[in-house]
Amino acid sequence: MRIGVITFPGSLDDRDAQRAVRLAGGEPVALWHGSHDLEGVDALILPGGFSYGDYLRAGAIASLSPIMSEVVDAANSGMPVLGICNGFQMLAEAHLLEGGLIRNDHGSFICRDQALSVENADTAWTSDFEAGQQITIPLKNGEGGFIASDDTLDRLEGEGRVVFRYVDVNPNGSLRDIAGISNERGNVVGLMPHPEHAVEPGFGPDTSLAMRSGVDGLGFFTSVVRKALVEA
Ligand SMILES: NC(=O)CC[C@H](N)C(=O)O
Repeated sequence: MRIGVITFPGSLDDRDAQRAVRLAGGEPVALWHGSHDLEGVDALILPGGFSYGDYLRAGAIASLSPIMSEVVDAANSGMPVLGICNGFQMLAEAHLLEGGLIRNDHGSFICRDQALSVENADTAWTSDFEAGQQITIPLKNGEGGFIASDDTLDRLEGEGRVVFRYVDVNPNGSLRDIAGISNERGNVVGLMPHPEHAVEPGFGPDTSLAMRSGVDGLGFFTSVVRKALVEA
């Protein structure tokens, strides 16, 4: 399976996302934000970082990049798309996901190993997890507070589209402890924490905290690769 990882000016975690794809058995394809060509990939990752220096709002300028018109078409046709942190912010700014991300309620950048519960294991990016499973992966952001209207929050919860919730600590004031959501079809998923930084033993979160030796993030990438194999 070929998974495109889009690099924007200011992306930081594109190489880590490519590495995670490779470790999961996929073939990473480096894509550039200024292109209109998705190069025939089967899935897309919008990585973390500080695109355009977080000017205006994090993800706002990147969401207007040339390649985003192809990303929107691909997402709407059912291609799996994962937005990680800055990528989640871009997907929200592009209206592929509902709600928005605002400055952390405490006003500071935060970096920590974060426990999450996987609330929905039926999405393209979570099918290798069990519903209710707890995982620990790194979190690092300044604008991670998830907001939406009460009606939208009720609908997201009612439709099972809250995919991840923060456990123990709500690190940024996200409403209803929401760490990640999906679109209606479940092919587009965005979350603030970083699965691509927890895919190799010894490099992920403290193993005394993580349930599976610091590799709790690998399941995101194996989920989408395995689904493609099953459907082939
Ligand atoms: N790690 C990231 O992708 C950070 C996203 C964004 N720059 C923020 O600080 O909120």
